[in-house]
Amino acid sequence: MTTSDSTQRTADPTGTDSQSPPEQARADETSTEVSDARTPLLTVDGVSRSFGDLRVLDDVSFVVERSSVVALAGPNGSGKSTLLRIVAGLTENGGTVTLAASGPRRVGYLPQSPAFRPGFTVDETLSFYAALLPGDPSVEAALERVGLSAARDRRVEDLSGGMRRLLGLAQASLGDPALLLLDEPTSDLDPRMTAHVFAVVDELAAAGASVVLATHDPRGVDRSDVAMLLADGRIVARGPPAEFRDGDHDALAGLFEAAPGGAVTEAGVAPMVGAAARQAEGDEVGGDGR
Ligand SMILES: Nc1ncnc2c1ncn2[C@@H]1O[C@H](COP(=O)(O)OP(=O)(O)OP(=O)(O)O)[C@@H](O)[C@H]1O
Repeated sequence: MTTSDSTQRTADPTGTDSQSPPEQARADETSTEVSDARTPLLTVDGVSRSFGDLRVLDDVSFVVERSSVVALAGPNGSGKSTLLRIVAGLTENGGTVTLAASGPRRVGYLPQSPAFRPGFTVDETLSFYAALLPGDPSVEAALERVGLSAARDRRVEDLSGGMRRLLGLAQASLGDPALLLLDEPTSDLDPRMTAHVFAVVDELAAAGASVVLATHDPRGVDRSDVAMLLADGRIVARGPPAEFRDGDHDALAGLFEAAPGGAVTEAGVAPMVGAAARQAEGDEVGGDGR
């Protein structure tokens, strides 16, 4: 039977990017359980978000098909992280986000700067989180998947930046979620590890997951099924990467070129002073922010 429902996202009381188990657990909880192989896995409809007088997302709509990899590119400050946090249910928006997924875990989220509880080892971190998830997901498999098995007894505060990112990826993929939201998963990683992470992304998609990948890495865009460019608060270009390769342009450069004139040469910043700054602060603790 086809069912459909929409989840209006609620305010993020923390305003942080930490990947504490409760925050990640909230990402799991926010999805609406709908399952039909013919419907897109994810439908984002009319999503808007402002911080004070800065309109970061303006009526953004797109779908993500099942078992597909979507690369989300865009200039610094264009709102990629904000959009992923909205889809994960971690911050409010003025539209609807519908996830047509069933199964024990529906959303896994890797923040741009994953943070973990100090004092825990890698193994303890994942085991603690696995215990919160249904279905007893394998910590061993998650460690092996990202290549962190040898570091399992190291404390999280002793990990390198790249290793922390891999641990975040292991945590996000624990329990094989239907949708993975990965915010720049390869920044801080050496070329070999970058290739490994993209191979993990391919593996997850081949196993049936969909992955939305915010990235500045041309290789991430190249291997996606669909590339999207976010600029000026909107999706300004979208299509298979091959559509954007042209002459010397790789798909990422071509995607930026495809944006309407001048839209992508500025970082997404706007002066926020006085009342606007205070309003932005208020948004994070419960203002409507739409
Ligand atoms: N909590 C907040 N309060 C005020 N402004 C914010 C907040 N979070 C994000 N912004 C602003 O929203 C805009 C979009 O930020 P976001 O982090 O989503 O961009 P991004 O595309 O992920 O950038 P980058 O590629 O540099 O990581 C930026 O101008 C940023 O300063």
